[in-house]
Amino acid sequence: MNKVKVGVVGYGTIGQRLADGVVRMGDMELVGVANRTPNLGVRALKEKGMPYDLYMSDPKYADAYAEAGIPVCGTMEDLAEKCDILLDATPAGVGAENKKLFERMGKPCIFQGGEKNDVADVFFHGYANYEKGLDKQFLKLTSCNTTGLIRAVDCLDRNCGGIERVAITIIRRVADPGDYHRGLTNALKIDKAPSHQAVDLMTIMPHVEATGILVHTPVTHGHIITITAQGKQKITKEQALEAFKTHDRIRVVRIADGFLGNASMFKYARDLGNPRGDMYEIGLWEESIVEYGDQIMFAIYIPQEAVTIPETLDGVRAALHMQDTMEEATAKTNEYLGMAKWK
Ligand SMILES: NC(=O)C1=CN([C@@H]2O[C@H](COP(=O)(O)OP(=O)(O)OC[C@H]3O[C@@H](n4cnc5c(N)ncnc54)[C@H](OP(=O)(O)O)[C@@H]3O)[C@@H](O)[C@H]2O)C=CC1
Ligand SMILES: O=C(OP(=O)(O)O)[C@H](O)COP(=O)(O)O
Repeated sequence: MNKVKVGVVGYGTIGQRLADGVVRMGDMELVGVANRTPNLGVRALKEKGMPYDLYMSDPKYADAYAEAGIPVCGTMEDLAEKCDILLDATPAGVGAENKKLFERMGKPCIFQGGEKNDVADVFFHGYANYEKGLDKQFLKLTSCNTTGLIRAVDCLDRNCGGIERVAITIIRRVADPGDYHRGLTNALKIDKAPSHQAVDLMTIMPHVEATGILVHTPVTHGHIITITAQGKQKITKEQALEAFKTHDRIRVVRIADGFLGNASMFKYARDLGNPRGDMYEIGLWEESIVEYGDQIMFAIYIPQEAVTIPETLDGVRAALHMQDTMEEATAKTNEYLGMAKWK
């Protein structure tokens, strides 16, 4: 079997995890990663013995790489030349610049949530609109919160008779571990409604009306979203729980078992021995599911550093038409990432 050749551009929080994810795909090959400067992630890569080939996006830093003794295989263009598809995980706005090169070279690319929607042909989610991504050159993945949010809402939409309306509240981590650029805020900060995640959900699932409020919190390990959903018909707690439990990318946990909040989720992922304490699944608290009149309400945990990796890999499958359907594509990704509950 010819493996799909994948390159990752931007070796930060998301890029490192995308690279690791690609390596786990039996039908993909990681050609290499491109980064701007020899930052700490790149230095760690060197200390790990360069398991991936490294390329630089800006030759201005060639001396800095040489000084740090970090071997570089060429430019970002050299990397793109060798790849069937690129995964751009650069800071917001940089992807739109990189797109010009990929356009010139005729290479497909998947961008992450920080880019504007118009960077791509399709604003993509592996479950909710996989088929729309088929054969498209440029996909943009949903942001971390939106990825997890849509996983849960799509799960109810498909398995519980359809969803008409959702209202969401997001308690959002303010920065990643190791980030300093957002300051150490001992405060909560509220964004104006509706939050972009609710608007994004409506863009990808136009049959669902959504709105929501977002509050920034000074924690680094995960977001929590509460979701109130109105089905076309009443969804019971039992129906919702059954649907969530059978979803490969939703980990249903119980407060009674010790999953008290975001910190328990992070610690559990570390106890599992998951690299970097990552979790690909969203967490969903069983005891948070509650019926409210005709509506159903529940809370999910978004491990922001890893949650978009599976849906991005679905994006590779869609853009290169590796599988015809969402079911086949997500099953492959889940199997390779060890997320398939049927296994
Ligand atoms: N962090 C998160 O939790 C999530 C982030 N996202 C999205 O993913 C994208 C990436 O975010 P994140 O990983 O956090 O960002 P980071 O800042 O952690 O990493 C960005 C990386 O891109 C590199 N870079 C900068 N400019 C270029 C360039 N021109 N060419 C190649 N590499 C470059 C940076 O290197 P250098 O240090 O040398 O500049 C850095 O290694 C954004 O769109 C973000 O919105 C989506 C879901 C979750
Ligand atoms: O996609 C994310 O969040 P979002 O769904 O709140 O936009 C990631 O957590 C990135 O967030 P950041 O822009 O604070 O690094």
